[in-house]
Amino acid sequence: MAKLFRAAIMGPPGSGKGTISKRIAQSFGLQYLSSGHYLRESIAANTEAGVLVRTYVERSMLVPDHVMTRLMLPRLEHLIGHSWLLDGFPRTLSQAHALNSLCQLDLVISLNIPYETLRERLSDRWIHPASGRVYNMGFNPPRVQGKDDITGEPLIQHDDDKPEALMARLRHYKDVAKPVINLYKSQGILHSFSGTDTDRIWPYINSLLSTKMHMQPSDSFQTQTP
Ligand SMILES: Nc1nc2c(ncn2[C@@H]2O[C@H](COP(=O)(O)OP(=O)(O)O)[C@@H](O)[C@H]2O)c(=O)[nH]1
Ligand SMILES: Nc1ncnc2c1ncn2[C@@H]1O[C@H](COP(=O)(O)OP(=O)(O)O)[C@@H](O)[C@H]1O
Repeated sequence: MAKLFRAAIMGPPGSGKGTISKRIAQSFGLQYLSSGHYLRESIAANTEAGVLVRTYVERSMLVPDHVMTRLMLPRLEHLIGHSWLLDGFPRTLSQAHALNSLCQLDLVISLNIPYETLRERLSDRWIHPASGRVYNMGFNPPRVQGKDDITGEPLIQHDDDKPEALMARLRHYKDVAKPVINLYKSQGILHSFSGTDTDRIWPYINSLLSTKMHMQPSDSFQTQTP
């Protein structure tokens, strides 16, 4: 039986975390957990937490760490015995420490995508809010314009993907992500990928995961670099 495998994917908004995560989950059978998806779910449910979360997400601000850990960690505790991939969490050093107290990640993927590419992609990103399915009018358009492929329901654009919110999000992302990236680098589990096309980056990620997921724990210990 393959060993348990716990991974996270990091990158600025629009870097392709969701797109690549979907491919990883399909190819390697990992459970996929997206912080953005759970946040939007709690907003839609209009719970007390959801009302609070909405005030941050609508202003493109990071949701406070204690709210995030309360949202994400119980879901991970339920997945003991499963391999999983986290998208969008941890995003701050405090979240990374909270995650570390629950389990040790095996691998972190970091996506480095030029700003201009992010801007172009996000201005073309449309979402089916109920399922979280993501479309891009150039890269993966819906079959019928403006409608979700499966349900036929209307697609929407996030307020925080609109140009005025985007610049602030990207700047903030960099500041907050840096110490998290340094932490995982120091643990020897960070793998960075740069480029403008998901389809070009994907084969490298695919091959990295194929190698790592089939290693025995003793192999992975020996190959970690400082
Ligand atoms: N043009 C183009 N669009 C892409 C590419 N990869 C992803 N996208 C689209 O860019 C947008 C952002 O990708 P997404 O996976 O949601 O990024 P995330 O914010 O990091 O999760 C979506 O509309 C994707 O369909 C690519 O290589 N080229
Ligand atoms: N780990 C997190 N910590 C704090 N806020 C978060 C986190 N993950 C998501 N968010 C909030 O949810 C919003 C949408 O996140 P997400 O769907 O991951 O999109 P993106 O990667 O495109 O920013 C973010 O702008 C932020 O407000």
